[in-house]
Amino acid sequence: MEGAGSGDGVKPRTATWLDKHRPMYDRATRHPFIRSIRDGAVDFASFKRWLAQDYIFVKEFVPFVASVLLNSCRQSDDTSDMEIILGGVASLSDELSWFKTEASRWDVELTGVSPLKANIEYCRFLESFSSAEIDYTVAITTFWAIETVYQDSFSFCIQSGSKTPKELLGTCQRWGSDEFKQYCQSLQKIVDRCLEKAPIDVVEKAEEAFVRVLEHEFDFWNMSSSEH
Ligand SMILES: Cc1ncc(CN)c(N)n1
Repeated sequence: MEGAGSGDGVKPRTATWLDKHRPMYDRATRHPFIRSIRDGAVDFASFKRWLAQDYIFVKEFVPFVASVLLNSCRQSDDTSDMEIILGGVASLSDELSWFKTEASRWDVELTGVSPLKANIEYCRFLESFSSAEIDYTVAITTFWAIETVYQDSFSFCIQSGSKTPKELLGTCQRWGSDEFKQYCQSLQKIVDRCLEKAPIDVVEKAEEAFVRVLEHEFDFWNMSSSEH
């Protein structure tokens, strides 16, 4: 059986999941660490821990996104997905440079830092996508979810009423910008299109991956705000 379509007045699958898993989604995107940035009370030691740990994560994220790109190239002759994902790969080069610049600004050492438990577990989850057996729909769903949690979290820190410290505005802009939002929306459209055509077992696996991302993101914020 195939999934419900978006062109027939039926809610797109991702919107259904965002409703169904709203408490978990809010836990991931409105975490106390994010709220503390928004209300200006952030502990800078936590921010620095996040910075060093996220650099490690992004280095692992590169092969993950590359595997999604490869998967999309094998998928079809239509190059539109590939072009969007390729844009994501390209922006990771900028992102890694940004981490290095930001780390030196904050006097944060990036080399020789050990990943903390939640980071190790999240990176292990990413690694599990390197297998050629992974369904494109599940991989692209995971990619969309990872990017969207950051987009939603950091845009919350620059929305009206926020008291984000000026030193952190650049960080929040990086993922909270309209440009990044549009990119996430392009990924979401790909995901919904794939889910419409996917058999039910693939839809279930993709939903499971979506929930796993929310859990990992929540744990990642926890790890950043306290040393565990
Ligand atoms: C943990 C985490 N999640 C998402 C992103 C956004 N690429 C990130 N840099 N780090």
